[in-house]
Order: sequence, then structure tokens, then C-alpha cells
Amino acid sequence: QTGSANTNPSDSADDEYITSVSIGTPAQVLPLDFDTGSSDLWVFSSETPKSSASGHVTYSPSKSSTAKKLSGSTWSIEYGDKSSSSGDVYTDVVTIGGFSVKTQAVESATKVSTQFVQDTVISGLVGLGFDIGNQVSPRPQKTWFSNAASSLAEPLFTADLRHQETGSYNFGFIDTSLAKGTIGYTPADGSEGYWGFTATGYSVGGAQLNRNSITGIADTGTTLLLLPDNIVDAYYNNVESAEYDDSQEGVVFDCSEDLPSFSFGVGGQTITISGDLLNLTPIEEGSSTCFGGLQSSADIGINIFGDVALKAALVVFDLGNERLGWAQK
Ligand SMILES: O=C(CNCCc1c[nH]c2ccccc12)Nc1scc(-c2ccccc2)c1C(=O)NCc1ccccc1
Repeated sequence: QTGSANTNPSDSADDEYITSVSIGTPAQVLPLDFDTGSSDLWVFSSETPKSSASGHVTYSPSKSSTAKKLSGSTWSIEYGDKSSSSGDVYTDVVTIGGFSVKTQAVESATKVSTQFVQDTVISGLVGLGFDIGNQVSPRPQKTWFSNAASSLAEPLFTADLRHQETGSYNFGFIDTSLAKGTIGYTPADGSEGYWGFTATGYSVGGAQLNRNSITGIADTGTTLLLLPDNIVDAYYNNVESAEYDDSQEGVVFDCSEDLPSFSFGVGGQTITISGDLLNLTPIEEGSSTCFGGLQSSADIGINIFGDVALKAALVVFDLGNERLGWAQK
């Protein structure tokens, strides 16, 4: 068995990607953000304060004949950007791309932080990280993919995120036609709950790849490519108008500048992110100053290959073989 779901950028900056998910009987369809950087499926619900839920599609367990309260279970998550949510837990049928998991833990939000309240295009997250990262207590729950894996043709899924166009999440199969290059595989480290891996080097503007190990995570839930300062500086030294903007908390530059590409090595392949994918968006509507897709990971303590990097590749999240595959698109 397999599943295939389309995913769409939420806005003109590709800030996040929205995928429709069916929950319950009859189906309640919610726009959710698939997140390989976390391991909880949580949703805005009938239990979310009305003031917080306004503008969001919500899940009502009381309207689903297959919903069951997981009594005594609660959850609470805080993300690195200080956003957070918490609540209680139901199990229900969750269908993604035509594949149904009958008894999926659906974490219902009774509290959500302002970032999520204001982000009305999404009604929650589908964690696609490793089960060890799940935040339900007293008994951690499995992710949708972990529950699905044993019934899928192959225990893997692929992410094909695209700039300002429809992409896909495929479960149980690899559509190699989505990529130009060969898929290079590298071991994945799931011990922290993330899809961790090590890139073998980087280059700016198509130059020869140097040999620098870069350990990081493949994270569909983070917009940016966040790398060490030495790499960020090496890149922006090629961008004449680049400067650090305190109010934006990142490097900005003239929108008119032609940005160099950025490449990294992984699994014996070279993934090249074109310059225009590294110009994320004007800092404000109509501004001629643009915000960079590559930013520093220095005060984060972890390198994150977020959507800006993933957009350049077809990425295979291979749970069965504990490995990540990358192919140039
Ligand atoms: O949490 C995830 C993936 N789920 C994000 C869900 C989400 C969190 N707000 C959201 C808002 C909308 C949609 C989804 C999300 N990835 C990781 S691993 C380490 C960090 C981290 C640790 C310390 C400091 C910083 C990051 C993060 C992180 O916070 N990324 C988001 C971010 C990273 C940088 C800047 C902003 C956000």
C-alpha cells in the first residue's frame, strides 16, 4: 500500500507547506503542516479557546463516531522559536494521501501560543520525526508515519517541496521522476527524534565543494537553512549589499542583487540551491530589501536544513534503513 498527498506553500515566501489531512468519521479535513523536525500530530479543536481558534479549521472529536478519548493523557510542546501548544489526546482514524491509520493519537490543543493563533493558514502539525520525540505523557504515542510504516509497501516517505508551486509527500514509494539526479543515501540518526545526518562539504557559486563535515537535521517544519557562521559569512561575502539587520534578526540585502548558488555534499551527491531560492522575500510588502534564506545557526546549537534546502531536492526519509536519500531536482 502507498499514499500520495499534494502540499502547497502557505504564502509568497514559502514560509510553510500545507497538506490536507482527513480526521474522524465522517471525515473532518484540516490543513496541516508536515514536520520532520517534531513527532506530535496536534490540531486546533473544539477544545481550543474560541478566541484562539477563530479563523482556524478545527477538529471536533464529539462529531466523530470513531473518536476515543485517551483518558489521562496530556501533551505539551515548546519549539525553538518559543512557540508552544498543549492539550489532551484522542485516538481517531487519520487519512493522508488516501492511506488510513485507524487508531492514530490526535493531540487536541487546549492552549496555543500567539504564533500559531496568528497563523490561520494551518490548523496544526503532523510530526514526521522519530517516535522518541513524542511529547505525550504518561505514555508517548507513535507518529502517523510510524503507525503506517508496517503496512506501507516500503517503510519510507519522500518530500518534494517546491518554490511557489504544488509539491508532494509520498508514502511507501519513491517516484524517481520527481528528481533530475541520482539519489545519494547517508545514515540518519534518529536518537534525538530528528532526522539527523552529516553533509560532507559546501561551496558557493558553483565552486569546487570543500571538505567540511556539517552535522544537521532535515526539517520540513523550519523555513530557513540555518548553518554555522563561517559558512554564512563565506556565502554573504559574495553579496555586495548584504548586512546583518538587528530588527529582522538576520542577513538582508538589496532585492535586485543576483545571489550566488549554494551547494552541499551528501551521500556522494551534490545538492545545489539556486540563488533565487536563497532570496526568501522582501522584509516588508513592497520593500526593496530582501531577507536571506540562509541564516546563522550559531545561537541555536543545531544546523537545520529547512525548506530552503529541501526545495532543491527530492528527499527520501527511509525509516526501514535508518537513512536519508537526497537527489537534485
Ligand atoms: O521545531 C522544529 C520543527 N518544528 C517547527 C514547528 C514550528 C514552530 N513554529 C512554527 C510556526 C509555524 C509553523 C510551524 C512551526 N525544528 C527545530 S529543531 C531545533 C529548533 C530550534 C531550537 C532552538 C532555537 C531555534 C530552533 C527547531 C525550531 O524551532 N524550528 C522552527 C524555527 C526555527 C528557527 C526560527 C523560527 C522557527
